[in-house]
Amino acid sequence: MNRMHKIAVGQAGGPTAVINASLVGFVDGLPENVELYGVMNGYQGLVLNEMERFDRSSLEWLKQHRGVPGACLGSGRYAFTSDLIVTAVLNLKARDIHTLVFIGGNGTMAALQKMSEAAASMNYELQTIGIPKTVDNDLSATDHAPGYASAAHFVSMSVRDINKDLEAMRNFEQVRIIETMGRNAGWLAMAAGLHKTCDGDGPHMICIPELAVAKEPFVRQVQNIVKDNGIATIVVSEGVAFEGGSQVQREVVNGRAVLGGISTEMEQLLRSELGLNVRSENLGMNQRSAMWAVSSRDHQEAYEVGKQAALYLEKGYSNVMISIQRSDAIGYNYDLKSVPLEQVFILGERMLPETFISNPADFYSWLEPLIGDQVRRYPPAWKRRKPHDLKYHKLEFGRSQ
Ligand SMILES: Nc1ncnc2c1ncn2[C@@H]1O[C@H](COP(=O)(O)OP(=O)(O)OP(=O)(O)O)[C@@H](O)[C@H]1O
Ligand SMILES: O=P(O)(O)OC[C@H]1O[C@](O)(CO)[C@@H](O)[C@@H]1O
Repeated sequence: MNRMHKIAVGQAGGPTAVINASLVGFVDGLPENVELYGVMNGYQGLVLNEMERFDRSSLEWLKQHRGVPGACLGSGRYAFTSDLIVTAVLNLKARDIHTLVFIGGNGTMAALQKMSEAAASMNYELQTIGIPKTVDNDLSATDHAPGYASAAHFVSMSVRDINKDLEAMRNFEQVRIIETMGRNAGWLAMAAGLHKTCDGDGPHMICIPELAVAKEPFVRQVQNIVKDNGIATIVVSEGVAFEGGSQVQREVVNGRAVLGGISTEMEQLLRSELGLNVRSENLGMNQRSAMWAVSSRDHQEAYEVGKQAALYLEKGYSNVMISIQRSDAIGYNYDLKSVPLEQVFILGERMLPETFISNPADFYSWLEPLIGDQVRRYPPAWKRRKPHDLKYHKLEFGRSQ
């Protein structure tokens, strides 16, 4: 059997602005003699047998999406149960497709691993390869996931500008709370501090899911920040919970919590405790779709990661995910390697490491090269203080600077 012959490729989970670049990289990396099928709407397409064979003109169409956000094959969230996984394997078998490639995050990789196990137990030979993507950057076994840097760029630029707006409105409004995506990990929220020029500059506080927020000290901290600076720009990840409480959920869909609303709870708390004019807002879906905020490096890496998947596929690798491994060499360098899907699954969600939480400057040094040199610097805020000494939320409430 020629395993290269028929290949199915799909995209799953939340889209990113560069997930299509990975798809195009993958397609560009394939040899001529393959039959490529696009799986529609994530794993749902495998179950409902919605797979489209690409011909010359639809491949042309696909390649036009290299710089387009969203997921051109369709993505989405789909309850992919054990029974449906068996159906999916049978549908691949009926088409004699022996290679399955999915672009996605943790959930996508877990599903791919399950597909692989189900196929093995059904004696069906199935080669599986995962291509990483997630704006949350909570995927393990890779330095970062394509999609994150662009979203981080969007968050950092947006927060910088919202803070400028608040500086202008200080005689009217004192506190803004900006909610970011990220699920249970603080990678995106922390990115908000990337362009902070000095301590007086915003964001003045960043709350991440890795550290629960104690209400009383939080209120006092905000009060102190407003006393020092006249305003407080606070960034909160959607996954943050108050101490003793739980994460705020908008709804639960197919057993999966859709987070959101902590910024509104914080707004209500600060309004009632401090009587300040407080506004909360959610950065929303632009975080994962704003093409104008795409990091050119992220875009390029996403493409290369896709291409590498095609290379590994040809070499016969299976049950692996492509991993970006940063090298220690001076400057920004990385290698693209393969890691077992099982390892990705065992390591689980990747939280912000303690070293980055306690040394934000190290985190920003790690992040900066991923964004690239495309940021127009603003002059420092009116109070000149130590650069990058973020007064972010780390249970050090009441510390005044
Ligand atoms: N444990 C699981 N078992 C089987 N299928 C799963 C599992 N987790 C996720 N999936 C499937 O993979 C899809 C993508 O997963 P999920 O929605 O968690 O997004 P993701 O890949 O983690 O990406 P992101 O978090 O960036 O949105 C799901 O819609 C579902 O079809
Ligand atoms: O509401 P949806 O579309 O499921 O997506 C929201 C979730 O997806 C993510 O953006 C990841 O793609 C999370 O940060 C967020 O919780």
